[in-house]
Amino acid sequence: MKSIVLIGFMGSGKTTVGQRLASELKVPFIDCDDFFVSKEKMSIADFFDRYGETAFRKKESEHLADLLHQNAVIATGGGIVMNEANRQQLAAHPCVCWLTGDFETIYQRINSDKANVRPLAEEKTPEELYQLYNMRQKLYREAADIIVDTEALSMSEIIEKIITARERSLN
Ligand SMILES: Nc1ncnc2c1ncn2[C@@H]1O[C@H](COP(=O)(O)OP(=O)(O)OP(=O)(O)O)[C@@H](O)[C@H]1O
Ligand SMILES: O=C(O)C1=C[C@@H](O)[C@@H](O)[C@H](O)C1
Ligand SMILES: [Mg+2]
Repeated sequence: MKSIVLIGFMGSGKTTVGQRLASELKVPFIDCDDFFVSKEKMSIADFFDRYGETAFRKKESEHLADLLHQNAVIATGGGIVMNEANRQQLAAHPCVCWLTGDFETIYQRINSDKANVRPLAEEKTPEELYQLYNMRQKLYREAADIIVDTEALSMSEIIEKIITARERSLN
């Protein structure tokens, strides 16, 4: 399994970092959220509205099983660690990288990134979102082979850190 799997809270930079990393490594970039939309022919917000979060997690898990075997950089959805089957898939994968940062930074990014609708963020107060962030920290940490705190790093430094940590883990 050669893929690099990025995990982390909404707005932690999985899509942005993933695109740069894939282009640096000259491998395809796959965003699980985009894959979901193209496969289910529906936006994530509409899917949540129509079928709910549990149904979303089930589909997300099926997609993950298909995608993990690709030689690619894979950006997962922010809630991938919420499902036990997903956690098992990630535990069996050798290169799971958690992108993390302070809640304040992440919250600001989510708020200013109007291009992406994040249904779970939309429906929550800042306090509720902070609770979700806190609750998930442990799950991301447990799933991660590599942890990158992006808080004080430039995009190039983030990419370099991931590549170095991956090379170290492969040797
Ligand atoms: N390291 C960074 N420094 C500055 N801005 C960043 C950084 N990482 C991401 N951003 C910005 O934050 C916003 C959210 O990033 P991105 O969409 O990559 O997050 P994500 O982890 O993929 O979120 P989601 O789980 O909701 O898909 C974007 O506008 C992006 O440009
Ligand atoms: O944090 C979450 O639970 C989510 C994050 C997004 O990437 C999407 O996968 C979806 O909006 C759910
Ligand atoms: Mg994303």
